[in-house]
Amino acid sequence: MTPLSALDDILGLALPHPDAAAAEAARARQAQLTKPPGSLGRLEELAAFMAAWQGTDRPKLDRAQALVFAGNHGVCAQGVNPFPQAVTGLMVANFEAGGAAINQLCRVAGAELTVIALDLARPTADFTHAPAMTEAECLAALNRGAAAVDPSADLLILGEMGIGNSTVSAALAHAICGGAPEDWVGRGTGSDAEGVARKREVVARGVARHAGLAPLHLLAAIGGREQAALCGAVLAARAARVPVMLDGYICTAAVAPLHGAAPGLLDHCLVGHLSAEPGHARLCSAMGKAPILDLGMALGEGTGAALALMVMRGALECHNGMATFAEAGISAA
Ligand SMILES: Cc1cc2ncn([C@H]3O[C@H](COP(=O)(O)O)[C@@H](O)[C@H]3O)c2cc1C
Ligand SMILES: O=C(O)c1cccnc1
Repeated sequence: MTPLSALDDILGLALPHPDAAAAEAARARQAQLTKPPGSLGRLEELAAFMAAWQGTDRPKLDRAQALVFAGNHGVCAQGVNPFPQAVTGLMVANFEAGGAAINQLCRVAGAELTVIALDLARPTADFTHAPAMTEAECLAALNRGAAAVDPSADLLILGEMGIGNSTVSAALAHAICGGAPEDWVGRGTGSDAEGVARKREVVARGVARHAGLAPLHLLAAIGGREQAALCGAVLAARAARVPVMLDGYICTAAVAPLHGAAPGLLDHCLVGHLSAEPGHARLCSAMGKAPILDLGMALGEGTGAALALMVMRGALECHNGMATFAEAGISAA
């Protein structure tokens, strides 16, 4: 994707649409496979989804790319995060050393992991006092996210790391979807009742400060660099017809500004799992997404998306490898 020079240019991007004929051909194949119709449930829909975006009735998953973006947030000054901000950089080192949950899950799921640390020494501004990023800063991170996408990947797995970003996510979700701060604020990495109350107050104050901005400008005013990079990656994947597996609450909230700007921008995105963070269910239903897994996880890093990749592998192995009734000599009559 050519680098963007203004956030509003996102609205004018000429982006590809799903191939309805390929999806229909994939569904027709599903109907002939040696199983009762519909018995593979969601797996059948996942195969048709991949067919639609890859433009073939035989979608493949030879190459899964996983990108984890990391950023630091000025709103941490409000005492909204149980862990210190330095943990963002320490976890990036842990990702690079192979010691985090996402490393194990990418290995077992067969995804190639790249971690991109975005200016960790320079946190965004505290969004309760000022816009978190200027438009130029937001675009720089967005363009970096876009440039990281391999256009030849068969599926893109997305994740994030950024101490304080459960507060950023709640504020983005609240600003874009409405409701009340308590609908969107949860415990994050383990805030107690007092911490959750403080997060609610911070979210209410921050969102009030930036009220009236259009969704893409809320990304700059409230979001951080990893949120902007995630938006860029989603757009670049769309331009290359690469389907996307989002992770949990933080990832879904990061791309909510794209949904707010034009809901169809996320048609090529699946949500890998339902986070235990309570705002995620509400956010997914507001965005018309049905998470694939529900394992009580609330880690981030792309861990739920990497697990959902294994489900997707199962879906495509069945779709491509099963015999049809005719091939197996079984009469459906
Ligand atoms: C050791 C550790 C590893 C993590 N991996 C992901 N997160 C997750 O927790 C953070 C958001 O929660 P909050 O808003 O409460 O800071 C994000 O970095 C997210 O990816 C982690 C958090 C910690 C502490
Ligand atoms: O669902 C998530 O992405 C999440 C929730 C809490 C903390 N970190 C990540």
